[in-house]
Amino acid sequence: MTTETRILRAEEWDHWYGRLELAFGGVADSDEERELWRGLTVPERSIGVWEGGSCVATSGSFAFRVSVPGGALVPAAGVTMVGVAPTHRRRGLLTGMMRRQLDDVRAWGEPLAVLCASEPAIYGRFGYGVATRHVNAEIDTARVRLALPEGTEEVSLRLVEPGDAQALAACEAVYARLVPGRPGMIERLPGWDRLGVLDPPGDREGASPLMCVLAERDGEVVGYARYAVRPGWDEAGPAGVARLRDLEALDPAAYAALWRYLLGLDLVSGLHSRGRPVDDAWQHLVSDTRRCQPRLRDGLYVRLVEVGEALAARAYQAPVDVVLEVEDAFCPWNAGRWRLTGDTKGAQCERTTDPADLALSVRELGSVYLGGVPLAGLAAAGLVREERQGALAEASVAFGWPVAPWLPHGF
Ligand SMILES: CC(=O)SCCNC(=O)CCNC(=O)[C@H](O)C(C)(C)COP(=O)(O)OP(=O)(O)OC[C@H]1O[C@@H](n2cnc3c(N)ncnc32)[C@H](O)[C@@H]1OP(=O)(O)O
Repeated sequence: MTTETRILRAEEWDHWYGRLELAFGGVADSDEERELWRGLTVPERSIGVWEGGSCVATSGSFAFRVSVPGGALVPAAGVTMVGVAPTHRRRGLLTGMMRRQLDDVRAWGEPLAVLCASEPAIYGRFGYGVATRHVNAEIDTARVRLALPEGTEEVSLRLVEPGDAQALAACEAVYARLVPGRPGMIERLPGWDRLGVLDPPGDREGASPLMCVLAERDGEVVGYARYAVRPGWDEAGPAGVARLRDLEALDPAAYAALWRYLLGLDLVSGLHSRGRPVDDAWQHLVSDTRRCQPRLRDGLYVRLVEVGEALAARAYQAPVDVVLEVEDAFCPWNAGRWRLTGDTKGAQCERTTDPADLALSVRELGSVYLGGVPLAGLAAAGLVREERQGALAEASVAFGWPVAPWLPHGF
């Protein structure tokens, strides 16, 4: 039977999304979740592969702007909702959708594509590299103490309803102020604030509804944490677990006040946090990191759709003048030599015929793009070749960044 790949029509959304759910194992989302994603889906950026009136593959993207080193917000297609029907796997449908999507993203003038992968093995072949990692932790709150920076006592805490419009707006204002300083953070588009407070009862696994605590100083909201508590008891007594959804703060005292609150919750002996930045400050405040069991996971995958434009859009933490020989089989318009010059203030990246200093694939460029993966580490793995002695060390320093890149939420 022949297939047709085309843009989604809004009225097809229920069928299309149902097919995505099927690709993920067939469990239907809650009504609340469904309505959220229905509202966030951009039909003209979403595609389906259709066969005999039925959708057999789905894919879409959001028109994000992602924070990059130096603070610029760069247009990036946030690739999402990728699924192929179990009956149609491994015959090239994903590859066809990736082809169409990257051509579209290029035509829309977005120099980056980004995604969260369901499995790390899928997207490297299309030029996506792991650019951010995050830390999951299980903190033994009965044993771990927190050092408190000056000013912590001046911060007051207030519990609010997470979905309350005023509280939500205050949290969003804190988030917005942090975006330019942290590569990888995504500027919030209208409607995305609801993702942070999505709380379908069926997903709580015995935990309380989501709670929100605001940190305030002189009447101004300077931070927030959203969390839920799953009560529990064992032979030794209370063994509840607090699950941290997200936490943002504008200064060290507000940050510490929120962590102290979470670590001090009564009847709770564990704080489970997921998806925190690799340089999250709690790691320097706790008395015993071993009892926090930190584990690393891959976060945001980055694909440079237009190499020259993307590299020129970020800043570099040291002066750099380097010729990159880029290999890109899937988007051949990027292949060839590029001269990158730049520093902390900005950069230029142009085509050149000069000899190469470093040779690498576009996937490795995606990995180093947000400053969190050292070029030197990729070279040690044989993934970057140094053609001019000294170029690797210079470029590796320049591509780094003092703040670890971080993706605060999935999409
Ligand atoms: C951004 C997101 O939305 S992430 C969500 C991704 N979706 C899911 O995980 C849902 C469940 N999985 C699926 O729907 C499908 O298996 C998909 C989308 C992952 C792959 O779709 P397919 O149409 O089977 O992929 P396609 O046939 O184009 O495969 C291309 C290549 O990728 C490989 N590949 C595909 N899926 C996987 C995987 N999960 N792990 C490893 N390799 C994979 C194939 O073997 C093939 O390799 P080859 O070129 O060397 O032969």
